[in-house]
Amino acid sequence: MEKLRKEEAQDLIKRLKNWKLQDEQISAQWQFTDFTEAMVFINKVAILAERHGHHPEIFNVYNRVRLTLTTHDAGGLTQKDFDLAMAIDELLS
Ligand SMILES: C[C@H](O)[C@H](O)[C@H]1CNC2=NC(N)=NC(=O)C2=N1
Repeated sequence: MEKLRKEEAQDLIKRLKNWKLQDEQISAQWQFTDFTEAMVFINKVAILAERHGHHPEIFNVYNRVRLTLTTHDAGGLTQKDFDLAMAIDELLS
């Protein structure tokens, strides 16, 4: 999949609730009530990732989860990153 232009990424990030645009990646973080709730969320993300054929980097410390998305194959952000981020936002809405 084709890498997005900077302006395209800047436009798409506005449609996401929790995500911040960095150079070649987007990331978001959440805080849950405890470790179990964080793990439940991570497992839902895992199922979505498999469905999308696209996989976030996952960081967890106790009740906090940070996800980062980029498309390694393209060397930057693609529509796939934004599609998965949107689906992850919907998990929490
Ligand atoms: C062959 C397979 O589709 C690729 O390796 C996929 C799998 N999941 C992926 N996930 C992410 N985040 N970036 C990728 O480039 C990527 N590549």
